[in-house]
Amino acid sequence: MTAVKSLVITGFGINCEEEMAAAYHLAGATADIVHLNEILLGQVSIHQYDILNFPGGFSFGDDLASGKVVSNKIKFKKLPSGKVLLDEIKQFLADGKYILGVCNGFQMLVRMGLLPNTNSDFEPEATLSNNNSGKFEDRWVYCKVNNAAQTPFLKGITQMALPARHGEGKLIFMDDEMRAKVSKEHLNCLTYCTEDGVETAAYPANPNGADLNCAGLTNPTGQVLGLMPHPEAYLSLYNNPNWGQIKRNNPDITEEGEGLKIFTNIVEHIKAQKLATV
Ligand SMILES: NC(=O)CC[C@H](N)C(=O)O
Repeated sequence: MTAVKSLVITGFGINCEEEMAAAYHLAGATADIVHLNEILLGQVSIHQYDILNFPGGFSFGDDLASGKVVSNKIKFKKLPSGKVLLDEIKQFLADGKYILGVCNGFQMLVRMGLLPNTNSDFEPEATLSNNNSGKFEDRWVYCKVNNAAQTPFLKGITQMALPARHGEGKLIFMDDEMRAKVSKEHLNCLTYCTEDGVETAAYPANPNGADLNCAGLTNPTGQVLGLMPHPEAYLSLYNNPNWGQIKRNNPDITEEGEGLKIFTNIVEHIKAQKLATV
């Protein structure tokens, strides 16, 4: 009754679906990895699930722009019902459910208009472009949580080290007004920072030069979280190349990776919601 069910989308070059599913298993949820076509053909309904997940990867080889083709399929390809998947996703959110996108998945959510979605009209309000460095950045970064951000995914987290691996991570808001609105409403829920937790625009701590030093966004209701770094790739302390040093400095540290908390947070949150309604 209170089992939390997550749906992890794959296909077309998405390549982080197994890690994403492993994260949900460790967090105590079920995870079904489903090809996007199964959903577009009406064989699987997103409404059977509590959390919809868009993992990272290179969908359609980043052709046109990263995440662009998948987001267009979701916006424009007709399901057998005659609706488009974005209509179903709007219903999914109206039902109080949750969506997570990581890296290529974050890029899809931005291009679908799910993030930041300040006006709740699902019109794209930002885009992603090539990293300022002009190259693919593949290394660990630090990001800090905006304490004023309202999303259960980030509850109790202040800062995380996470792996980043992307070429198009530079988030750019539509205009100054949008940038100010996102900032004022604390939708820039994660920002790149130094190891000491100081937000920074400076390379390399900020790997891409994103507006507002943004590493992740949430929507105004907090139901949608998207981030460029990969929490599903930091499920165990031993994923961190500095684990030896970390353990020496803090011998009692948990052996969980800092990324796992995002998954346990949302699974526990949904479990509590389900218990409250039985
Ligand atoms: N790891 C990823 O999901 C990469 C996203 C995208 N292919 C990029 O390079 O920007």
